[in-house]
Amino acid sequence: MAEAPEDVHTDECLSTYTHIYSQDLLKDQVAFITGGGSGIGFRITEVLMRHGCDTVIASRNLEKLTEAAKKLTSATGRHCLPLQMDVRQPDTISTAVDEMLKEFGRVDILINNAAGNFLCPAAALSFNAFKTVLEIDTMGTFNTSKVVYEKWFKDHGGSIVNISATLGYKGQALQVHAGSAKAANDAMTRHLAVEWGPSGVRVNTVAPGPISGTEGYRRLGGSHAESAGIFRTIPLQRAGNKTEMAHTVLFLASRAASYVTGATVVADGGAWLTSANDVERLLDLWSQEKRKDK
Ligand SMILES: CC/C=C\C/C=C\C/C=C\C/C=C\C/C=C\C/C=C\C=C\C(=O)SCCNC(=O)CCNC(=O)[C@H](O)C(C)(C)COP(=O)(O)OP(=O)(O)OC[C@H]1O[C@@H](n2cnc3c(N)ncnc32)[C@H](O)[C@@H]1OP(=O)(O)O
Ligand SMILES: NC(=O)C1=CN([C@@H]2O[C@H](COP(=O)(O)OP(=O)(O)OC[C@H]3O[C@@H](n4cnc5c(N)ncnc54)[C@H](OP(=O)(O)O)[C@@H]3O)[C@@H](O)[C@H]2O)C=CC1
Repeated sequence: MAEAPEDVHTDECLSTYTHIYSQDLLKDQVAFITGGGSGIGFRITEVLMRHGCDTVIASRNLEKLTEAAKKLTSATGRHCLPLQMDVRQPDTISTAVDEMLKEFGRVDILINNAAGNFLCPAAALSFNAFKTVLEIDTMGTFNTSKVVYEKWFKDHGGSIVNISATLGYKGQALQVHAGSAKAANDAMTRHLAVEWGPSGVRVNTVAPGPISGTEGYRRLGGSHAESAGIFRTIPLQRAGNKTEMAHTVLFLASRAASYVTGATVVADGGAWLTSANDVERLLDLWSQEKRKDK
């Protein structure tokens, strides 16, 4: 089995961290990470800061962000600014980006990580539920990219990394909303790479498979999948961890990927190549969980 780097299954900073890139890779740069207060976004923020970067973490829950920013600043010695923002509301994004530029005077990297998801069969999904996920995942990515582009990247260049998912690559039960939203984001990555390349903006995507120790993993039945042995069908035979995602994002965000744009880097242990996608079993598990909730 391929070896995984150290990780912890909470939103605490890593107790020890071994650099696998130069510690100065992002020296004196500034990164804006949506959903940076928890899960994969938290670890991306930590790893970027450990490579010399100051950060802004932005999402709806300011209390959670403030707590996260304290931990990140204390663990890395770099500055992390928490800002409240809803990716569905462009005016809140605009205010947050203005605050960031006032505080740091620049932005070099945008990570579009915020998303919403849950398991639900298409037939049980309300029209509003489908719309909500598209508004957060797809429109939220566009809204944030456009505001940052207009306010800074258009004149100074920059690097955008979107967080997608491989769950839609073969089609997956209970995931029509998220699979559709993330597929649109993969396409958006290519379109924006073409339009904004002449301004010195690179746009890329990391597409994770199941990543343990996050709210998304819990909501999507990650521990059920573990105990049911579903991850044995993944070529690397395990779920990924948050540090592995952060290292993939760091590569794309940094000058190490200076000639890479419009790319989607799949970081899923090969999961989508072999996904068994046992529809009846997933529907059955979903119904059992629903009965438990009642
Ligand atoms: C149980 C186990 C069964 C099977 C599993 C077995 C095996 C699985 C195998 C492998 C999977 C293993 C691991 C996972 C692998 C990959 C994961 C891939 C992608 C992961 C993506 C993410 O993780 S995204 C991040 C997850 N985090 C969050 O979602 C946090 C943020 N979320 C939210 O804010 C909310 O949940 C929200 C998205 C609903 C938005 O909130 P809000 O704006 O307040 O919206 P609401 O007003 O609450 O709702 C809007 C409409 O949506 C309907 N809704 C809400 N929740 C559900 C639900 N759970 N099911 C169905 N519908 C829902 C709600 O009713 C509203 O619609 P109306 O019509 O009623 O208005
Ligand atoms: N975990 C996994 O197995 C996988 C995850 N992914 C992707 O990785 C990314 C991170 O997911 P993960 O860490 O698991 O989940 P989390 O739930 O921990 O992260 C989601 C983040 O998005 C923020 N967010 C949600 N809605 C909004 C909004 N409207 N405006 C601003 N911020 C918002 C949340 O903060 P707040 O509540 O404060 O707004 C939260 O910090 C997502 O893009 C997800 O789709 C992809 C494949 C697999």
